[in-house]
This record gives sequence, structure tokens and C-alpha cells, in this order.
Amino acid sequence: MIRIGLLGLGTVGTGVVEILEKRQEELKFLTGEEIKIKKILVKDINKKRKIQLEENIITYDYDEILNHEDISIVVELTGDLEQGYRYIKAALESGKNIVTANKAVVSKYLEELSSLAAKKDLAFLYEASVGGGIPILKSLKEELALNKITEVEGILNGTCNYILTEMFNEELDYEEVLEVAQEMGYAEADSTADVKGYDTLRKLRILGTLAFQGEINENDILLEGISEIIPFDIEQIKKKESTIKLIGEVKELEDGFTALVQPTIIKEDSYFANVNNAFNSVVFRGDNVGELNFYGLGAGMLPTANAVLGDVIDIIKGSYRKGNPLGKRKLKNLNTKLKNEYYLRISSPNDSIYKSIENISKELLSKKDNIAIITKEIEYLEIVELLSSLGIDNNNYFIARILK
Ligand SMILES: NC(=O)C1=CN([C@@H]2O[C@H](COP(=O)(O)OP(=O)(O)OC[C@H]3O[C@@H](n4cnc5c(N)ncnc54)[C@H](OP(=O)(O)O)[C@@H]3O)[C@@H](O)[C@H]2O)C=CC1
Ligand SMILES: N[C@@H](CC=O)C(=O)O
Repeated sequence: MIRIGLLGLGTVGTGVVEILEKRQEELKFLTGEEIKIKKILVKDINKKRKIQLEENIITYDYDEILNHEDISIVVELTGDLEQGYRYIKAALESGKNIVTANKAVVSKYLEELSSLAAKKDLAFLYEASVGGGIPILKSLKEELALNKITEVEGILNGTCNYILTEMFNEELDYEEVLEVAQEMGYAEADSTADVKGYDTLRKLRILGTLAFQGEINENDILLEGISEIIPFDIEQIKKKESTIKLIGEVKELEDGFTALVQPTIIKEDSYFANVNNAFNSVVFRGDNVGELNFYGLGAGMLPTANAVLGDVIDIIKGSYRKGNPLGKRKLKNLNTKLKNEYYLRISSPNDSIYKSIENISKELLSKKDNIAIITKEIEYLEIVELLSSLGIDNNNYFIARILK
């Protein structure tokens, strides 16, 4: 029998319990083992749970899991950054394999935890941390043996994609759609991580570091979120027969890389334009395989729990990539080479602001209630610095990259 210590019984944790229950027979057939959740750690032991549980299975004392010799796999689904890190580190140190969906922890502590797991000859798997239900990390790790990966891009956040899709197709307001995304269980406990783009950035940092076999850190990535988008922006984008998505992208260039997470305006008939609602898609390019596209639900209870349990199965069967999957390449950040046309909208305009941005403008879209322009080809940071020098607060503008 394989005994699991489950940390967290929220959206994803509940999904794990549900799938394990309904697929018990099939899992036993596949792995040759009965899989049992032995203990579940939560924050609030008195909270009413949505599912029926065995008596005394819930605890708020992590030592009950850590010191339980028969628990060989710890599944961390708390969403807590520093506490989650401490749980994972302690579990590895006491000889337990780890499965986590916590991208905040994986992104911040990727190198340390990967090397600790390798040293201890244990599994540290985090498929659900990127792309929800899409089996992207396993595929990427496999392709790395055969290919040099030169580019990874994707729609990596279900909440943002849901918001943008609903604002675009149903003409709903940002706030009301965000509330629905929270009710559906797509959003993080603190949804600013989604809408300000940090969640996408963390996923890109994980993907990029694995893909390029060299460290790409969170602060290597240019970041702009979608939290300031308003219906006026959607109207301007529609007039250009385009749509908008939050896209993360890392590209290898000469002896370095570029990396960004930015709202991106794309033509209505392009590939990413058809990735809607909570769906995610990741595309990577290898020198042998060419372009590979992955598509599936990027958030939500069952798809994410499915990815978590995929890792559990791999541990039981021993069918995961052993050792440290990270490489040692040293890559230069070449983001200053990134130039694009951008859509820029500034609210509460006045003539002096328009005069100050005229220099960077290629096309004026509106000057009435909001100033909206398409810029010349320019560096993103040049725009941000100009706006800051004009004293324009960051909740008074929206910037999106334009892909031709
Ligand atoms: N929701 C999704 O679609 C996806 C989520 N993820 C990731 O999966 C993880 C879990 O997400 P989700 O299920 O949505 O989160 P929830 O907020 O729904 O659930 C979190 C659970 O963890 C428990 N918890 C929180 N902090 C602690 C702590 N310090 N110690 C012990 N228990 C704690 C909570 O306890 P209590 O119930 O008592 O409050 C709760 O049961 C996160 O890292 C998230 O980023 C990844 C992909 C998709
Ligand atoms: N909040 C995240 C959950 C999955 O990673 C998202 O919306 O994508």
C-alpha cells in the first residue's frame, strides 16, 4: 500500500481525494498498489468540508505526517509560499517524495529543492504547477534529451484567460468576471497573483529554466498584467480585427535570452486567439521536433488534481526522470533587444500629456475620454519610464504588446 500525506484540502486537494476515490480500482490495476491518503493537513481544522472524510484523518500538526514512517509521498497543495517551502524541504529531508502544484514555491526555490531531491534520490515533481491539467513538464523534460529548445510561449493563466475571453465575447466588466473566476476555483487565494501577471511569470520562469537548461529568474522577465484593462481597450482592439491574451514568452537569442509576460494583441485568426476561457496552451520549439503545441484546461479542481495524481503514479511506478533536471548553462538577459509596437491607453487625459507622448506615437486611436495610441517600435521600459516621468499612476494606464 502507498500512503500519502496531503497538505491542503481546498480546490485542488478536494479534487485529489475525489479522483482517488472514484478511480481506486483502476489505479490499483495500473500501479499494483492500493493508494491511500493517510493524513490531511489543513489550516482551519473546524472548517466544514465539502466531502465525506474518514474520522481523524484531518490534522493541523505537520509532525503527524513528517514523523509517519509509512507515508512515502507528500502532496503539497497549500498555496502558501514560505510555509509550503518549509513543508517540502522538511519532507525531502526526512526521506519523503514530493508532488506539488505550488508554482510560487517551485519558482522561488527551484534550484535548491531540485538539488536536495536529487541528493536524497527522491522525486520532486510539480507537473500541476504549470498549465493545470496539461502534461507539459513531463513532455518538455523528455524532449530535452533529443532537442535543443529555442523558444517557449504560452497562455499560462486560466483566470486571466477567462477574464479576457468574457470581457471580449460577452462585453462584461472586469470586476464581475474576476468574481466568477474566483467562484469557479481558477484564481489564486490572492487573485492579484493572477491579474498582475505574477502567476504567469512564475510558470514561465519554471518552463524557461527547464527548457534552456540555464537559470532564468523571476526578475529576468519583463512583466505587465491585465488588472488595468477596461471595456474601452477591448473596443479599440476589436476595431483592429484583433483580440488580446496574456502571453508569456522566452526566446533564445545569440548567447542569451529574452523573456516577457505581457498582454498581447493578436490577430483574430492566429493560434492563441482560439485559446479561450480557462484553457491554456503552451508551444515550444525544438531543433529536431519543430513546433509542439499543448492545449488543455489550465485551472480548476479536477484538471489540476489529475496532473497531481499523474505525478503520484509516476513516483509509484518509478517512471519519472531521476536526478536533477536543471542544467548549468549561463545565459545573458537580452531583453534590451526587445522592441515592439505597443497599444497604450491613458485615462484622464489632457493636452500636455498627449504632447508628451506624441514622440512615441505612430497612430492616434482616440483623444476623447481616454488617450489611446499605437506606439512606434520601442522598448517596453521606455514607455514605462516615460509614464513615470509624467507622474501617471500605474492604475491610470494600460499597455499591450502588438504582434503583427
Ligand atoms: N486552483 C487551481 O485551479 C490551481 C491551483 N494550483 C495550485 O495548487 C495549490 C492549491 O490551490 P487551491 O486548492 O486552489 O488552494 P485553496 O486556497 O483552495 O486551498 C488551500 C488549502 O491549503 C490549506 N492551507 C493553506 N495554507 C496552509 C498552511 N500554511 N498549512 C496548512 N494548510 C494550509 C487550506 O486550509 P483550510 O481549508 O483549513 O483553509 C486549504 O485547505 C496552490 O499552490 C495553487 O497555486 C495549481 C494549478 C491550478
Ligand atoms: N490561478 C491559476 C491556477 C492554475 O495554475 C490560474 O488561473 O491559472
